Amino acid sequence: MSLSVAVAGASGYAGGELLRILAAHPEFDVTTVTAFQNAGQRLVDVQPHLRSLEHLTLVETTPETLSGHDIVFLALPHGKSGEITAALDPGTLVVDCGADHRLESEADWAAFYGGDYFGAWTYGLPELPLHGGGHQRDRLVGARRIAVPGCNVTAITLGLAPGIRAGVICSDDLVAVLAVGTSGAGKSLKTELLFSEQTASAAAYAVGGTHRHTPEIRQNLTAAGGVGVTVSFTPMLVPMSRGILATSTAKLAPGIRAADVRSAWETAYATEPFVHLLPEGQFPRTGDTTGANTALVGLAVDEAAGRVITVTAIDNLVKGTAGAAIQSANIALGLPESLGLNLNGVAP
Ligand SMILES: NC(=O)C1=CN([C@@H]2O[C@H](COP(=O)(O)OP(=O)(O)OC[C@H]3O[C@@H](n4cnc5c(N)ncnc54)[C@H](OP(=O)(O)O)[C@@H]3O)[C@@H](O)[C@H]2O)C=CC1
Ligand SMILES: CC(=O)N[C@@H](CCC(=O)OP(=O)(O)O)C(=O)O
Repeated sequence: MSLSVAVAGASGYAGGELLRILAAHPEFDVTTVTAFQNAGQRLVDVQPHLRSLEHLTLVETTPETLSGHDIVFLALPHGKSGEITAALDPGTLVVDCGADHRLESEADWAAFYGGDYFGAWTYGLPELPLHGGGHQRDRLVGARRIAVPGCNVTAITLGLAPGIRAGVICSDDLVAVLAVGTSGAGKSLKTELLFSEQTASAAAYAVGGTHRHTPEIRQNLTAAGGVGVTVSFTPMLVPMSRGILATSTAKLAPGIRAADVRSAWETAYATEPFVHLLPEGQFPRTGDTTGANTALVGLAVDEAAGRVITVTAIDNLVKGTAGAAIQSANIALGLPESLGLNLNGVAP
């Protein structure tokens, strides 16, 4: 089987990472790459690390250029995919890395994004443990429209969801602080992203419940069984190009002893190929996930504070975007879930 693939937003960071992984996927053949300002350029002139795709030229992002493929991956700015996908064949597998189809609540969309609301698609976080049993992967089988999670959301959700599903932590007082790399902001010219501004400095942003990922985290943790989910989430830009390190904490549920906590995460992730609970006393480094589709989770109980602490590391461009997109596409198409995806990262 060789399925034809189009990647929209191929000149950006997420599009580039999709292409790096897709180029080595045994069942997928990238035939179309699209861009906006860079349309007309050779792909390899804009993404010089993608030598194996030097035969491709970037074309405009339109329903016409994206039609006629088995699979379309979209890596466009928020608000740009809704209109385009409405025009694509319902039988085509469309995987959107943007936020346009993530939120089930139109009110949340209006409050945190604004503009036209195009409705929620099947959510592309296969390992999300669901209330009542099973994982989100069960819902992805056969899907033809998939919304890939936000990268910060993936890190926080994977850290907290097992404890919420098992009832060992409370869902009403969740706190997460994240160190995030600059590539999460896209390939854009912003003063705070200049090397001289951020290379020896760290700064919080979207402080005070304003980050647009807040309702998406709430949505996931509610699906895991949380009731009255409240999450305070603060991202911090740090001098690294890739990676997210999320420290997410929750109150121990009443009557739960420290010794009862760990088994919730062990059970949820026991057979996962990409999400790993680290041994007691070990905590992840972002560098150990670079280039890999893995999430590494460390867990501790602070008995004095009555809180559970999880530390989750991902590569924002792999498990946080492109890897999750391709993993979800594999599941939707009935292919082996890990096909074409890296378990190993690069080091140092
Ligand atoms: N970076 C990350 O870590 C993550 C990104 N995502 C999501 O992936 C999507 C892409 O992000 P990212 O790659 O970082 O962003 P980039 O800014 O790096 O890339 C944006 C892409 O979209 C194209 N584009 C820009 N403006 C328009 C427009 N008006 N209409 C159509 N295409 C346009 C650009 O083309 P051109 O270069 O030709 O202008 C480019 O190909 C976003 O929705 C983002 O939220 C999701 C999770 C993590
Ligand atoms: C450093 C930085 O700005 N990071 C971005 C990451 C967002 C992301 O990539 O996810 P989306 O797909 O929802 O945009 C942020 O925190 O907003």
